Amino acid sequence: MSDHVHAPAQEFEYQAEMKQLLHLIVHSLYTHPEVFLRELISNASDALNVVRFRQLADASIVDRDAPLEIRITLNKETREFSIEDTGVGMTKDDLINNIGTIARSGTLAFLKQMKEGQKTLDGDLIGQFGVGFYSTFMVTDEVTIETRHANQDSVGYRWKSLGEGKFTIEETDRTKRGTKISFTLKEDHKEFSEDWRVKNIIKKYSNFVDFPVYVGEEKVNAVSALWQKRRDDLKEDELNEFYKYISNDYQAPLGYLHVALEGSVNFKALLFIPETAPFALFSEKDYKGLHLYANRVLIQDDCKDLLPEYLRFVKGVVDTEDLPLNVSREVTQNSPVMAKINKTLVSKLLGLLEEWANTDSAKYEKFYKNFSPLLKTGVNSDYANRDKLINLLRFESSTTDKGKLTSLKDYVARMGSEQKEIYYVSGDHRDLIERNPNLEYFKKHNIEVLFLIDPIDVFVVPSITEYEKKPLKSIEKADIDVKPEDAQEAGLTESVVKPLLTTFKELLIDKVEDVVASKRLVDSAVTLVIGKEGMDAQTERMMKMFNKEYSGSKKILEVNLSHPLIKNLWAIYQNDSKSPMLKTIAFQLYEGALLMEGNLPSPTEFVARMTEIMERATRA
Ligand SMILES: Nc1ncnc2c1ncn2[C@@H]1O[C@H](COP(=O)(O)OP(=O)(O)OP(=O)(O)O)[C@@H](O)[C@H]1O
Repeated sequence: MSDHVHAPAQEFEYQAEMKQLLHLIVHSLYTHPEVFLRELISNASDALNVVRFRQLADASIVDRDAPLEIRITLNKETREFSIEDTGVGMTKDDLINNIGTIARSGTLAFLKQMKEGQKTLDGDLIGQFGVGFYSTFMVTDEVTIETRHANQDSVGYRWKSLGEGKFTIEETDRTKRGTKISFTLKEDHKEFSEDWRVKNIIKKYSNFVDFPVYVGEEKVNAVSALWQKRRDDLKEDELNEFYKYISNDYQAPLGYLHVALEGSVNFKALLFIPETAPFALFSEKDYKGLHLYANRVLIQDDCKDLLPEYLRFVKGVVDTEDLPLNVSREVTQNSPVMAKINKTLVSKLLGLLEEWANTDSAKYEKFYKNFSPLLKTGVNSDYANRDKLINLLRFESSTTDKGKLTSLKDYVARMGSEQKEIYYVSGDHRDLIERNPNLEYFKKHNIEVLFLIDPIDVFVVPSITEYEKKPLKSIEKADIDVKPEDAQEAGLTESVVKPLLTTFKELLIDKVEDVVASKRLVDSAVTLVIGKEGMDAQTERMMKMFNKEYSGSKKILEVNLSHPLIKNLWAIYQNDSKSPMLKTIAFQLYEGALLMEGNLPSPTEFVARMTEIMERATRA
């Protein structure tokens, strides 16, 4: 082969986006250049995993018996650095398509934003944004990749790039399977040609790579399947480092769970709950599933069938003896083994959260703040665990301090003997809820009301019809169980003022379903409540967000008959039942109530009417 004459190197150009990305990486953003090493080792390890998997079924791959390993060679004098793996290698198409394009959409936009905000991007974030290989250009001006793919009919290639917009590819005589990446370090990064420095970085970032990593002749990493250890033998340091390795997180996890099950299904799992939510917690396509091993061989590095979506923030590995190694994704999806593992993991994870909630509320609140929006979606999707999930819910309430949370269980324990229902009210934030007139009665009578502040709450809580046999009710509904307000005694009675209420109803006929005397108001003159079938104010607002045409359902206007303003209006009515003032005030009260709940579409008429009323009031 060596006398084979190769065609001259072909030149290619990076995509426009890629050029900008490279520029950002090299010139501005990263503060920890050492992560390039982690990225290269991680790519080598991915390539080795692919080979290990293929070896099982395919006897014809190149160098079938070559040891699966990563070798790093350094030269302090010449500042040369190389890393070689016996992984799957790359074809010409791989070189063009995988190196030279941005893996994840949104990466460039994100990095630009960081730059505009004059922020430096901690190197630790690189993994999350998939610019892995290119981090090499932080420490060198020119990179060479020599590679040969594992397919028997493959040929060797050399890829070279100065990282400025172009790369070249040419055929080579390489016969070995795998990939070698080499470059000369820039003068100010020559530290990465020092043995001790490189070894330290590997121990820090890549200790858990599944294949031996050699620097010179010395194997540097631990290569242990941590999840196979007994729980008592697991050390915190190891667990933290392992978590960082599999998750690309830079912080230690908030907690972990080790599961070893023997019986009808055998598996071991090591799962972690992160300390903080990732950048893309809610964007469905970006999340990574668990790593699935069959008998210690990684068969999927992104297995989404092991946990339900509402637990997708959990990171970790599952290793089972009960799946065949050559299992396809379709088979895993429908396998009873997977279903059993899934069920066990969910139950253990919810158990762990329950334990935190009961014994370490600070930890649980930290978890809850970050991940509860996802967890809550489980209430309506995982019926088997619905009760457990409901017990994990937490809310602020009218009796908690701002920012402090309570469970439904504790709420029920505090309920007075006369109280038959659990009350809640929703709103964008606590201050707005505290001003809701519908709360007045409950405050006066010291009846606790849960505050639904997270936007997702209104999709979850109304679906919980009762808890410990106590119905859950929105205080904005017309049919709640309130006693007539004591203060009402001193006011007018409904039968007497009926004609005034009827007049209001006729005036507001297009806007409200009914006008009735209120049993719940203390200080405010009016409030809007929802009929039995209606949605509460927060849900309506969400509906409007999703559907611009949606105009909302009509509400019931409740009037406080002991309020001085209503008494004055009754006097005006008795004097002149056609007084134009009645109409002005009826509209003003109605729109004022809309304003209070954050649902007044336009303030123009409201303000015009207010000016008119003030003008009359100030007339000499
Ligand atoms: N040593 C290698 N052996 C085989 N293929 C490789 C190797 N290094 C890189 N590649 C190929 O190049 C691609 C791009 O690598 P890069 O590090 O830029 O991103 P990534 O690994 O896909 O994403 P991330 O860094 O987020 O894990 C890889 O997905 C892989 O297909």
